[in-house]
Amino acid sequence: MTAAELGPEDVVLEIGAGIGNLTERLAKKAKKVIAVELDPVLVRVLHDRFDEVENIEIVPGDALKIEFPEFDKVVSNLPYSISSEITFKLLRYKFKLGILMYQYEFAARMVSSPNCKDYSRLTVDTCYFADASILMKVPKSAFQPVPEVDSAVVKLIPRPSPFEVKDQAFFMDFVAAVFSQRRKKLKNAILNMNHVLKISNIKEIIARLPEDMMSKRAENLTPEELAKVANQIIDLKKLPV
Ligand SMILES: C[S@@+](CC[C@H](N)C(=O)[O-])C[C@H]1O[C@@H](n2cnc3c(N)ncnc32)[C@H](O)[C@@H]1O
Repeated sequence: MTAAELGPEDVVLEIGAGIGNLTERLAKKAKKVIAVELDPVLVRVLHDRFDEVENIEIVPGDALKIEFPEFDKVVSNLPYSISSEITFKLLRYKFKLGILMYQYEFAARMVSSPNCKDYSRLTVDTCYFADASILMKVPKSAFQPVPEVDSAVVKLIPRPSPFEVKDQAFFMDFVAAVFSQRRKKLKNAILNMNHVLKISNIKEIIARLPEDMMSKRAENLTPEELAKVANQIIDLKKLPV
């Protein structure tokens, strides 16, 4: 929690407040804590515990479905089943810092590098939206009862993309498509996934893309190189064939 460097101006969002142990510690440092919790039984526990505490707002509901009020920082021991969806939902909001606990394998994929086994669609999408780093690995033995998986605390700092992306929706679809065929050369991955990408003159476009990129696999290309290919496809789609 110290990594969040909370001060009296901070409005903190907590996803999945549970019985409120973290919530209570956050509220001692921050201006306000917005505690979101899905389970109605736990929501009742939170109300019993915090209704007299002025700077805790309890928001019952599914964090994937509700609109979040404005917040500066997000600090959460996330429900792991929604890690991906909730992270990319959060990254659509404007905030300064996230300190988030994930399953270790998920965190490792967020911060990986090209040519590594964990380098994936998640790495590229994360890199597009934020700087991410693992602050510490938390072994399963740190929890009671002992869960099946290790965890990791990740620091997320949202920022503008460090590389140009001409069409965000297409870039995201492109990255998903080529990583679904990560062992294939890029040109084959694009061809195989064109039922998703729906590029009408795909063969002509591939013929015009640089061969050195097309003969590599998605897992060997940096996020910037992948963005460059996606941008070139967007440009070539506009040209008469
Ligand atoms: C890993 S526990 C964290 C509990 C508590 N924050 C702690 O640190 O001990 C995750 C919490 O998220 C809640 N949760 C699960 N799915 C949720 C969702 N979609 N929206 C909001 N809360 C959710 C669960 O009910 C549970 O209380």
